[in-house]
Amino acid sequence: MLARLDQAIAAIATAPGRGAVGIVRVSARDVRPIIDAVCARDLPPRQAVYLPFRAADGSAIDQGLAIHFPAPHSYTGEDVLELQAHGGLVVLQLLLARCLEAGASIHLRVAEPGEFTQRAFLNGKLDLAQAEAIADLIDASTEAAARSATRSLAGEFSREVHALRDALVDLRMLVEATLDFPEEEIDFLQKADAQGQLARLQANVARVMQRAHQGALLREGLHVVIAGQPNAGKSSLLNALAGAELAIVTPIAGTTRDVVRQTIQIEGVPLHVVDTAGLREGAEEVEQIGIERAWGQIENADAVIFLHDLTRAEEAAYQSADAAIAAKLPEDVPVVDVWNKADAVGAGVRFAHHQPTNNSDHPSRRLAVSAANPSDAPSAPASLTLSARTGEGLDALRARLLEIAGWQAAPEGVFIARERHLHALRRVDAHLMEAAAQLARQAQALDLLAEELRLAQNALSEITGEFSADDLLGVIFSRFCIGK
Ligand SMILES: Nc1nc2c(c(=O)[nH]1)N(C=O)[C@@H](CNc1ccc(C(=O)N[C@@H](CCC(=O)O)C(=O)O)cc1)CN2
Ligand SMILES: Nc1nc2c(ncn2[C@@H]2O[C@H](COP(=O)(O)OP(=O)(O)OP(=O)(O)O)[C@@H](O)[C@H]2O)c(=O)[nH]1
Ligand SMILES: [K+]
Repeated sequence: MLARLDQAIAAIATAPGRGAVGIVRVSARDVRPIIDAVCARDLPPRQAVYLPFRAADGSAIDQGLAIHFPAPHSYTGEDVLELQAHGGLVVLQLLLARCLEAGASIHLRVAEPGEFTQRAFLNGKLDLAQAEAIADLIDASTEAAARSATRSLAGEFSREVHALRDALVDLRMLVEATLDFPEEEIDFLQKADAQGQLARLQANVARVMQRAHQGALLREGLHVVIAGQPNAGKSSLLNALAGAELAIVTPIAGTTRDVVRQTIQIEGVPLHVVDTAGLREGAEEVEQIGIERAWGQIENADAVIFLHDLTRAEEAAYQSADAAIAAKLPEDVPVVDVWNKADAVGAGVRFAHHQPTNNSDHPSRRLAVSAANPSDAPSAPASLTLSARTGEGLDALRARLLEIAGWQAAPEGVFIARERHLHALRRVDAHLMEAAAQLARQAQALDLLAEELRLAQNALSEITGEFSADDLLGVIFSRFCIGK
């Protein structure tokens, strides 16, 4: 990958299709051959110049703005030429083809997805967490996610990681120095309060992990499945949460057969809500396929809303069917028991109902509350009562879902993060725990302590990419959109 850094690349940087303006971007060690051929004049550095873009025969492909960003002061850190044309697939493809032709002498080729940003990373314009934040900014599905991606892009997350690294380096220096004077070791470390330093570092890792967990939540969202017997009002609930008529609602049990999905947001947290076929025994063939799909969704959910019909709560057959479903719900997915159709019953009934399924306290699998805050596990209320028809009680359900997700808007503002970052932070945490255990022992094995600190630092550096495998970089950048 590093070897290809000297190749010249070009791409359409704007989204494919009709647009007011479209951009073709070239990054190379030297873009002069393309400026000469396409712009046919000199360009002042970093200034937009309005001119005709020339075809090989000298005719104008379009009139637009050309900007030359001389290396290293560009997005990629290389020599960059931007041609800002009228948006339109044909115009931009002609312009790109013209650049490739004019750049033949410098072996100009079409860029791979993420290749411009990859160069920015390799040239030190961005670290890996910032590069990822660019992709997350482009893909953000809510305003909160976009804002937090901007924070990471501006380096807020990276600065936190660097502060942790600096503290870790200080501690390592202390331990390494002590290794050289074995007879004084206990004294030396005690005087420097190595234990205190390590404890503060662990607390800071926990704090960063908590913030990163919030950021990962904004990026990934929560996968919520609405499940329950036919006619409980699952489609009605999806529609009520989404504020739109997405799923078909009828009084006929077994209406929904296929899975209906919708992404909604609660306080900026994306919730991918899935309405499923009603779960029952003895369904006909098509409905049965829907039911199997519903179970597939349930297995992979971050949370399940187990919906019950309050108007039927007293029926023995209804209760036993619910109990049969409850028995089949996976152990490791949190379940919220929700009684629907509150509007259709008297106030007396509303508060006199039923046992929740017994596994509402399981921590979410995919977005498990980080080790930072084990005590933050949701304190599950027994069950919720609402009306999908009137909207009453929906806010409590929203709040409960955020609680399951482990969402607490951080006071300092959330920065976007990925599961990859959380994974690295968990490893840092684990190595620091080992280090603390070593330090607390009477007969300290200082070399083991030093090794744990070194491993913790490596894990930390993976976040910002100072210590990352090439194939990891390849995977990260290949997921960018073309032209980025
Ligand atoms: N037209 C256009 N708009 C765009 C981009 C672009 O490439 N072209 N970007 C692309 O994604 C983003 C902006 N990113 C950029 C990042 C750095 C530099 C740049 O010239 N950096 C120089 C100078 C910095 C300075 O003057 O402070 C440098 O880093 O040395 C340009 C764009 C969003 N908008
Ligand atoms: N009174 C009242 N009726 C509701 C409420 N929610 C849903 N219903 C009615 O219950 C019936 C079934 O609603 P759906 O939303 O289609 O139920 P479902 O669980 O998706 O049904 P299936 O597709 O069979 O699994 C419809 O007649 C709805 O109008 C509610 O909050 N109050
Ligand atoms: K339905």
